Amino acid sequence: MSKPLGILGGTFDPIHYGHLRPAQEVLRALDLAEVRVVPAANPPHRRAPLATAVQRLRMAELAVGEFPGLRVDDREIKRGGPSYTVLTLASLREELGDRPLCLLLGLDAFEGLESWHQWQRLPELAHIVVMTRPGWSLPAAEDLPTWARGRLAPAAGDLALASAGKLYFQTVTPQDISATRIREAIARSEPVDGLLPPAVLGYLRANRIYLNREN
Ligand SMILES: Nc1ncnc2c1ncn2[C@@H]1O[C@H](COP(=O)(O)OP(=O)(O)OP(=O)(O)O)[C@@H](O)[C@H]1O
Ligand SMILES: O=C(O)c1ccc[n+]([C@@H]2O[C@H](COP(=O)([O-])O)[C@@H](O)[C@H]2O)c1
Repeated sequence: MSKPLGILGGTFDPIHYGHLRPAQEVLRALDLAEVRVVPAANPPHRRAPLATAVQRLRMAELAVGEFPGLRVDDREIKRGGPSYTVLTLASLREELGDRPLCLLLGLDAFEGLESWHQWQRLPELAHIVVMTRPGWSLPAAEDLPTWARGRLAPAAGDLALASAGKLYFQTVTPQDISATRIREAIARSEPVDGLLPPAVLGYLRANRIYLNREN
């Protein structure tokens, strides 16, 4: 079987090192072929982003320049409509055949997974790889819902052996960064250096994004 493909979806309003560094660590730890960074057109379950889809896509493209192995995939923006992950995984699955596919999520996103559109189909289409995030604790196996406990993979190598269906928790170097914090800091003219790639920061400044806005 070929190496698994990773996918990291997000609003990316804006993309930051809390997305990029954990994704790169997972890429290496799980020996993925690459990680597709997929900006959402219209993210479900939250209010509309402040930056436009085109701006968030451009920022993602600028950001991955610093991260070999990460590549931007614009399928959700091209598709339009609500960016349901199940649709994105189904379209990737159609392209990939039985190649392993890993959906990367932070612990916060994993906690809300059972509210996602057709969430039961997600583990049928991909493995689910949960990345640690400061502020959220790793659940003990006995605290996981039954569907999740039954899918737990004890080792990263297990993910390369099947196309989908496993759940894996990957500890990553903590990045205490959120897009909310960046938007708020920019609106208050506070520094955000070191939280996101300089090319993204340059784009935000050039286009005056998040200035004097309700975050
Ligand atoms: N610092 C982080 N560490 C680990 N995972 C993260 C981190 N920030 C975001 N993620 C994960 O990246 C994905 C996309 O996140 P998102 O674009 O919503 O960023 P965010 O910083 O959480 O944004 P916001 O503050 O606007 O809610 C989600 O799966 C989320 O859990
Ligand atoms: O499919 C869904 O119903 C669904 C519900 C909530 C979030 N998601 C996806 O999860 C990813 C992270 O979401 P967010 O809101 O944390 O940026 C992003 O790709 C969203 O499209 C998907």
